[in-house]
Amino acid sequence: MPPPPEFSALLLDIEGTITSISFVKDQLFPYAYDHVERYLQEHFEDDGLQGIVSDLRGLAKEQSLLDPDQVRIVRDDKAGAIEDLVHNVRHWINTDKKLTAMKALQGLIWEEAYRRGDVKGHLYPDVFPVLELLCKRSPPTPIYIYSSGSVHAQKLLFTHSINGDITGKLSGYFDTNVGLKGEAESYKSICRQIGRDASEVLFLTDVEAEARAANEAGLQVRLVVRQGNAPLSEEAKKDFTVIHTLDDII
Ligand SMILES: CSCCC(=O)C(=O)COP(=O)(O)O
Ligand SMILES: [Mg+2]
Repeated sequence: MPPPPEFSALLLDIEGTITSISFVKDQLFPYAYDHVERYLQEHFEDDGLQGIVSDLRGLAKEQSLLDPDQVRIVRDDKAGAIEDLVHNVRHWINTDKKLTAMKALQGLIWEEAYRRGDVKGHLYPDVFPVLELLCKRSPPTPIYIYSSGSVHAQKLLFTHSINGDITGKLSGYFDTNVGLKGEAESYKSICRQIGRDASEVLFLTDVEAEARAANEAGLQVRLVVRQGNAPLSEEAKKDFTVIHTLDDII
């Protein structure tokens, strides 16, 4: 195993990296799938939701060009709109689409689940101790999150995690409003916003395309392997250092 990297800031993916894919796929996504219709019926007139509904209408038009058999143009009447939105959102959940507006709606739905105690945010056992250690360094190493899940959903996961509220260990959050995770410019923008040279930032992810985009932007990268993750390609294993625990970065 190569020596631990030297970095002044840590950028973390969530699903497949510090949180199990199973938690997202087997708890969060099914919860959103099961509750999306009720949530829309109960909150349709809420200001916050109306903005997301407007974004989902635009998204449906774009996606219907790519996926005409599945994606519906959202009708104007409330009942018709809800029926079409539910159809689209459930299709996008089933196909694991990382669409910003859909992720925003998921975050609103998951908020109820967390607040009711129906779910607790999963973290692998090696994660919290390493976050604590990095925060105790002098100076502390700031820790940021970059996930396809909305910033709202990220904060919910870390506020209601199995280690309790760990948001005090985190310095900032980014979602796909900064850019898609497969694009190098997204990581350059994050480094600008956190005021760090890319070479000082270590990014951990389970996804090869994200690792390549971050590497292209000049960040240090480790590919994380966790039980249940998709297997890495031979190319990825050749091109990147692979770790199995956050203990390997300290
Ligand atoms: C913030 S918990 C929900 C995560 C989510 O919706 C998702 O798609 C995970 O993507 P990531 O970029 O964290 O692998
Ligand atoms: Mg991931």
